[in-house]
Amino acid sequence: MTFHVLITDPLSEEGIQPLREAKNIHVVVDTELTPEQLEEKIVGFDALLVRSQTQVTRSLISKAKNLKIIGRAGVGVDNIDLEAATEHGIIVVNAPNGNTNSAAEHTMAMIMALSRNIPQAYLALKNHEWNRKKYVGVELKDKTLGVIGLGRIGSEVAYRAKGQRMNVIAYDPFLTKEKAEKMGIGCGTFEEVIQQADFITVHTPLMKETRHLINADAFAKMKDGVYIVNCARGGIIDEDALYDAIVSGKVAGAALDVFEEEPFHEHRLLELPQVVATPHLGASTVEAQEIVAIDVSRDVIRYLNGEPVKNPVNLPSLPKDVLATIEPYFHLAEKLGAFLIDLVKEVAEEIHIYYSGELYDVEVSPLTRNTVKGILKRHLGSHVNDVNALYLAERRDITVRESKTSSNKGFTNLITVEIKTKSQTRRVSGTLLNGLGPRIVKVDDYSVDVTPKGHMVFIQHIDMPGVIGRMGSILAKHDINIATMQVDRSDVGGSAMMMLTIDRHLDDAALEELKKLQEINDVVAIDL
Ligand SMILES: NC(=O)c1ccc[n+]([C@@H]2O[C@H](COP(=O)([O-])OP(=O)(O)OC[C@H]3O[C@@H](n4cnc5c(N)ncnc54)[C@H](O)[C@@H]3O)[C@@H](O)[C@H]2O)c1
Ligand SMILES: O=C(O)CC[C@@H](O)C(=O)O
Repeated sequence: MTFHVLITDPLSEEGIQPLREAKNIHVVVDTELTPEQLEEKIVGFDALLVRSQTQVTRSLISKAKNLKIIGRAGVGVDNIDLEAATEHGIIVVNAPNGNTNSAAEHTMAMIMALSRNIPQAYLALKNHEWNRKKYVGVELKDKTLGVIGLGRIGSEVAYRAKGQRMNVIAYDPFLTKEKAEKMGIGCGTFEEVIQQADFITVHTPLMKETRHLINADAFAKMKDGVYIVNCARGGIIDEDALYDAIVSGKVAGAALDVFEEEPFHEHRLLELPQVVATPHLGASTVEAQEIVAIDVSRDVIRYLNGEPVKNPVNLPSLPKDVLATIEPYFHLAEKLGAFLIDLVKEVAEEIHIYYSGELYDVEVSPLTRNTVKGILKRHLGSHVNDVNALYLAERRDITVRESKTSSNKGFTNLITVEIKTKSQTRRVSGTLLNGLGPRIVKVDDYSVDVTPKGHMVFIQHIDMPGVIGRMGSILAKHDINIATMQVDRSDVGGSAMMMLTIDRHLDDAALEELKKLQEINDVVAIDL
């Protein structure tokens, strides 16, 4: 099968080599599409790769019938409608580490350009104006830099600013005193940081909570003559409020790499001589562009080939060692879900998954998603995947619970899935046998040992002589060959079960005939 990948923003040619070299991937690069043209074109593609320019809207996603993955060559995913992607079962991956250095270096370059009026003085010189008096700057040494958002880039900026002998103080909801001390910087509340800083640089994502974080109120609390830097996202700073604060003299200058609307040809902030600006160049280095394109290309290849990705945005990412522990259980988890929903033959109202043994101590949410996927696929079809399984369950008011239990019933690992429907509660347990693969080991209270694969029949009957023979004759009459068979019972003459694996699907005629046997209480055909 060949997967089709569309690239709509300029990506490093070296960076997309892994995609070009992949045998089952066909790459199309088209960076000139209008939104309307993209909505038409997207239908035939399995993957879409973008930087920050392409707007991946809900409308585009709804047209992307074959789309499985959106790759963002960079950090910010504010140009992608994540909610719509998740609802449609499309995974979004980004490249969070590749451009950290470049963005931090660009921020420092902007701070220095701002403090020494370099762009303005250069422009004057180009216009034959030699004016030393007009472009007197300020030193950075001993000034206080306020960093709002001390993540990857904010931290790198803080370290570099210390190299300029600045005092650094930061605000980040996750910043502890201990971490700040370790980094040799101060920390404070948002208000404390903006009140004390001579330069303020923002490095948060753009989200509901950070939109216009730096607004008229915030400017009012700042020192007179403060300098403002934004190399994160337009919209974190309220541009109208910034304009007013510069005109009033409250703000001495601003360095901006990002804007509320991009791209643009004219901007009133750029008419102010105190503003220096670049057109979203923070990540635009040869090195960063190559790394982010490689990272995202590799994740696209992994995903299209059914392997776990490294940098999912709408799924939690897991450390390598955890992934290595749980990956072998993905298949078992999905099959247990599928087996059990076939068994209950009703819509699930509650799903409870118990993990024990070696799964007791690890993050198991991907297994939970796989189990729920196995269950929901039976009712909702193949568009259910690990990205949207939990979302779809929630939308249908299906409660999904996950428990760790130390009772492993003698197995080195055990997953038990329990489903409650309107009329019943049923359970199935499975394990991964060293070297032998997945096994179902318990159905309700009965012990079994069966590979969760192919066609099966689960029969509940009364324990009495002759049932097995009569059942066998009916299957033989319908030309259905039994591959394996197991029986278990609660007590002699009590309730019992048979678990068969057969060579083809148990058709309705055979099923109905089996049900007519007096000793048989229930027959279920299961196809995994
Ligand atoms: N200009 C560019 O070309 C360019 C390049 C790369 C990244 N970026 C942007 O830079 C920003 C930072 O990227 P990163 O890789 O450092 O991200 P990150 O996720 O590592 O760091 C973001 C930090 O912001 C903090 N934060 C969230 N809400 C906050 C709030 N209300 N107040 C204070 N802190 C808050 C988070 O706790 C986190 O530590 C993003 O907006 C990203 O899109 C821009
Ligand atoms: O694509 C770009 O160059 C911008 C990248 C940057 O804004 C990011 O968030 O990673």
